[in-house]
Amino acid sequence: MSYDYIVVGGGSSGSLVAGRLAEAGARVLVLEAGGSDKNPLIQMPAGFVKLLGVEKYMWFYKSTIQKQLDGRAPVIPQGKVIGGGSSVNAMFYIRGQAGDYTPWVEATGDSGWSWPEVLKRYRDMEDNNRLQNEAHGVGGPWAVSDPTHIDEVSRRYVLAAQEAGIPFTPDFNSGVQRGVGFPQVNMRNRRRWSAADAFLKPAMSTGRLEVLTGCLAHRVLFEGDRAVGVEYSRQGQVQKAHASQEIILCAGAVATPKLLMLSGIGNTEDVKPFDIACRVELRGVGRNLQDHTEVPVLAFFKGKYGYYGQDRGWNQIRNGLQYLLFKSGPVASNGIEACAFFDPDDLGNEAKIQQFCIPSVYLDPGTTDLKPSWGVTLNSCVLRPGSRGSVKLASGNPADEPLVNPNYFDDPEDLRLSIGGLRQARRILASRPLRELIDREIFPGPGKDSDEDLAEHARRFVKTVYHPVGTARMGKEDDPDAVVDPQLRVKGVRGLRVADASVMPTIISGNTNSATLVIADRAASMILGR
Ligand SMILES: Cc1cc2nc3c(=O)[nH]c(=O)nc-3n(C[C@H](O)[C@H](O)[C@H](O)COP(=O)(O)OP(=O)(O)OC[C@H]3O[C@@H](n4cnc5c(N)ncnc54)[C@H](O)[C@@H]3O)c2cc1C
Repeated sequence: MSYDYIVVGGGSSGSLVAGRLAEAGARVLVLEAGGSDKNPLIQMPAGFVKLLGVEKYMWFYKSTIQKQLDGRAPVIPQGKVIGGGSSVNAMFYIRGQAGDYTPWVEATGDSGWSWPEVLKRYRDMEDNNRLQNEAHGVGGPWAVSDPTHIDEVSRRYVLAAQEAGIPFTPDFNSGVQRGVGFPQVNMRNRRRWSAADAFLKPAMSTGRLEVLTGCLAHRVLFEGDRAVGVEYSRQGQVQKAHASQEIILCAGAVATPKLLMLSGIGNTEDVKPFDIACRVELRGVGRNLQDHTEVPVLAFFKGKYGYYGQDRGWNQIRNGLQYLLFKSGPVASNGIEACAFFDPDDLGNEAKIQQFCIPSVYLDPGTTDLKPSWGVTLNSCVLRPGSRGSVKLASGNPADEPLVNPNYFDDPEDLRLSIGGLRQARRILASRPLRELIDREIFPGPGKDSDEDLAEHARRFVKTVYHPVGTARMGKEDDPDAVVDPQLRVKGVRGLRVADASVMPTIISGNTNSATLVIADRAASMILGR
């Protein structure tokens, strides 16, 4: 088949762009490095937790040594499968705050990124199972539902947070986030609803969409200044595919800048050491990396509350059967059913922290030798981090991972806010509904109360919330740091666009999947001239 468009990356954004273009009559090739999403653990809401350590489904981008973290080098896992992040994520449906989109308008001069405009897209895209009003819609492809199983610990967290001064909210997505509650999730009929389910699979019936898995894109091919194809490898063979209209990069905020640099688009000084001729000097490529970080407070329970041990032995059999027969029970949960948005300096303000309540003791593998038991983890995530990092090439070999430097806590305000989040987490744990269950705090630990103690704890445990963005950011034509123009076209060449999380000038306040889909949706409209 000959193609009008090649979409590189069949993840969240790639699924949407490819699906919409094919539905509109174009012939589209998707090149995805990962494999199929047929594993039942992807469909079952709780299943993704088991996949987070599995190389077949995840990229494990190791960061460079982080000087602010006393030399730690945390890993930033990302999805490597059809559906990308949306096939392995926690399914939180969050849009951010209305004000998050103002810097996007300022960066591009395009009012299409203003809150009222993106709100229309969110609403049109949505199929909400509870809300239908000026902010929410029904009948769209993107399924949104209330959590289908709520654990006793999550319920108590929501009560405890209210006792600690955070009001209940039934909806985090109206543009105002402040509050505690049970966020909606991307599920339909009590199973994951990924971007592939919503946008890619329905378009397969057009016969105009070809999805090739196991294809690692190496670089974009050019004729003169026009992008005409993609070189990729599949089963050890290097191959080429061509498209008559455009190449659209949707490989995510780590791989997209890598592909641009391997294609000779970026800083001369970044590509020259690897014998890559710089075709277009664009100093913003790989810069402006932003990621959400979280810092935990962990406590053990007196009794058997939460999810510890629910995935083993007899519990596993019972929970699995309950899900298979009735689509209920712990397997119907994404494992994080409650969260709070607040400003630790003033609970009356709009949020600067998103706090996740995990009804178990959860730390990245290898962080401690703590013996797991029944307990709770409250993770505080800084919503608008000031730290900026980078993605650079490690070599000219497309199979090598790039050097990812998220620069966590480079901005001291990120550390200060994290400490504020820790203190609020402790207030919530000390409120009656949770206090009744708690045996003892494990980390930061009793007596660790000073700012310096908490800073040390934060540097030791801070981890990614899996939300890298910003490494090929959009901006005005004359902005020397912008990689793509307001139409998301890569500057200095023709026929090449970026339509994934890389183009965000600034990260939104909360989980990034749905904002990425809004970007992809606008990109598809731009490509189709609508
Ligand atoms: C574990 C986890 C939990 C998360 N939880 C949430 C959540 O609860 N809610 C939320 O809103 N967001 C969440 N996110 C973030 C969200 O999923 C991402 O923001 C979103 O998926 C980004 O979309 P994208 O299209 O930019 O990239 P991706 O969805 O990552 O897609 C990129 C695709 O490109 C492929 N690719 C990469 N390199 C190449 C190459 N060279 N050749 C071919 N293909 C390539 C990848 O395999 C991948 O499939 C989470 C992410 C992770 C990883």
